[in-house]
Amino acid sequence: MWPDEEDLPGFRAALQHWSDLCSAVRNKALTALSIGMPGIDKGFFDSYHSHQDNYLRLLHYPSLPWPATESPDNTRTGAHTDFGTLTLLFQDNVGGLEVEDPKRPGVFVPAPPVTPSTCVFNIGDLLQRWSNDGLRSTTHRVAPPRRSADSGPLQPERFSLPYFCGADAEAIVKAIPGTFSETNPAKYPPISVREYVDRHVLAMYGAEPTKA
Ligand SMILES: O=C(O)CCC(=O)C(=O)O
Ligand SMILES: [Fe+2]
Repeated sequence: MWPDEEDLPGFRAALQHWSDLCSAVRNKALTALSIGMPGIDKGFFDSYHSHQDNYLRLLHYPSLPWPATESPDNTRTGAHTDFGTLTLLFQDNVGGLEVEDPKRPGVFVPAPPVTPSTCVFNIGDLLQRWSNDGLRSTTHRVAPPRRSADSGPLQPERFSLPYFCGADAEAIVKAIPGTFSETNPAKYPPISVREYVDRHVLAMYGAEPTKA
């Protein structure tokens, strides 16, 4: 469903173009990941991503008063992992994105914008399962930006564009050969993408825990 062309001239064409560019990057990333992982051929991930099941989210965090107190609960987006294969995340220059240090649970470090055309490449839950935890689905959140002496009474608005790349719903995700052994067994049972996504969405609405 698109807004009328006369209400937002060029919007649909620009987004379509953007989404095509992201899809091309996603295809290259899947090939690069296949080449980099042990025991699979170059087309491995392509065969689980034939449907282009991706979606682009246009996020706007409005300008609000600064939180009255410093607290980790003051997030603009709470800590979470992305549940697809990978996410390409584009952010403006306001800052606030933070990733959890995998070696220090609960410690978040800033992932500041580098240049306007830089993209943050986030591993998602499915890739973590395929790689048997070799690649970690990054826990991340959006905190209020750093406040300085010349900040006004409001925190600046933030825009970001995450492009979420999912896998084919009927695909079965299990640890790929070469990521497990007798001494390092597969950590997760095989699961279909549909079931994993359904469970995750239910968990988001409070039905049951996220990770199987
Ligand atoms: O706004 C951001 O930079 C992060 C958004 C995000 O993590 C998400 O939508 O999953
Ligand atoms: Fe996210």
